[in-house]
Amino acid sequence: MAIETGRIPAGLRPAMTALAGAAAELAVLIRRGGDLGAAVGTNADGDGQKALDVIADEMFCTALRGAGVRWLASEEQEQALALDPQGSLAVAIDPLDGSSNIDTNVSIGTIFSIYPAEDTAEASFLRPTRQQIGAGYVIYGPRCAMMVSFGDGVQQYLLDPDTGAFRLVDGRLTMPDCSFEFAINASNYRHWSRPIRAYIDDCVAGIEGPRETNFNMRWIASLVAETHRILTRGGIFLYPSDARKGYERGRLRMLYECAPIAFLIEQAGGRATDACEPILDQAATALHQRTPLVFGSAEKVARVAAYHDLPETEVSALFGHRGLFRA
Ligand SMILES: O=P(O)(O)OC[C@H]1O[C@](O)(COP(=O)(O)O)[C@@H](O)[C@@H]1O
Ligand SMILES: [Mg+2]
Ligand SMILES: [Mg+2]
Repeated sequence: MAIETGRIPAGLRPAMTALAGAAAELAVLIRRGGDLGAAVGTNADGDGQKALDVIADEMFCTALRGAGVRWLASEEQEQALALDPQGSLAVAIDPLDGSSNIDTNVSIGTIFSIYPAEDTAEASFLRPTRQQIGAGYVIYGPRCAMMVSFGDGVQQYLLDPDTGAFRLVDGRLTMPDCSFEFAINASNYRHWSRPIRAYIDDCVAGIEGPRETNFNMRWIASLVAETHRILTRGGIFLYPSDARKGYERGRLRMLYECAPIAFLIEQAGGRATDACEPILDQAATALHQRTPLVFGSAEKVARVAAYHDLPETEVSALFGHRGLFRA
């Protein structure tokens, strides 16, 4: 058995065993190395594909056949695949997240989301994301871990290298809410909206700014790795929309990335929004739809939304004069 199944709802065990089995095989492949970061083309949405993106996609797709999955939507496929007409589940997957880190031996991952299957792929996936019945990710890092929720807290599994199976190590993980770390790709500063700039300006201003607190910054460029850090020690992540062409709705995909991460984060006691509204109150209108994403400790995520309600004079003010937000 590729994963300890005692805490997994019975109807999801075949699919979770298939996901865990493919992830364990992928972990071995990643450890072995080779030319996994070679460019091999572009996917349907115009993203560059690396060799490992394609290999991972094939591995999960093969593994999920015969695991009770009726529909499979992958970041790497233009349309959802019909797997098993009798299957009761619909799975959305980012088979390999953080592709830019393959060459550099930095943590990468797999993100997945599970819904009850409906008669069409559209009805199965284009629905309020709060209707997920399972969501999780695998992080291929110094340790290979799976974090998953079935709507009753977050479970953490570790891949045991001796048995090749995921072992439950924490049945109800909660996220610390006192951290002074933020994660954002700061090279896009000039493209951000005023409220996002104002929020980050006030973090960067540290003890001399209106928050009167020093903050630290991290950016790994692997959503799974940022999520894992935030689940482990708190903080906030932002991938906002910005003024670049193609980034009107940020970079990350609602179905394969934002919805499952939002589900996990809420289950761990945090909050996830598109900067203002909860991700889990929204539905994708297309399989590959993107959305801005802000998630982490509840109070920090609420603060980002509050910056969007400030009058223009306040968000434009130099941080020294922005009086509303003391830490
Ligand atoms: O290179 P950028 O713009 O900082 O974007 C980094 C983000 O893009 C991603 O790599 C997108 O995911 P993929 O690698 O699955 O395309 C996220 O993991 C990460 O948070
Ligand atoms: Mg991704
Ligand atoms: Mg990907």
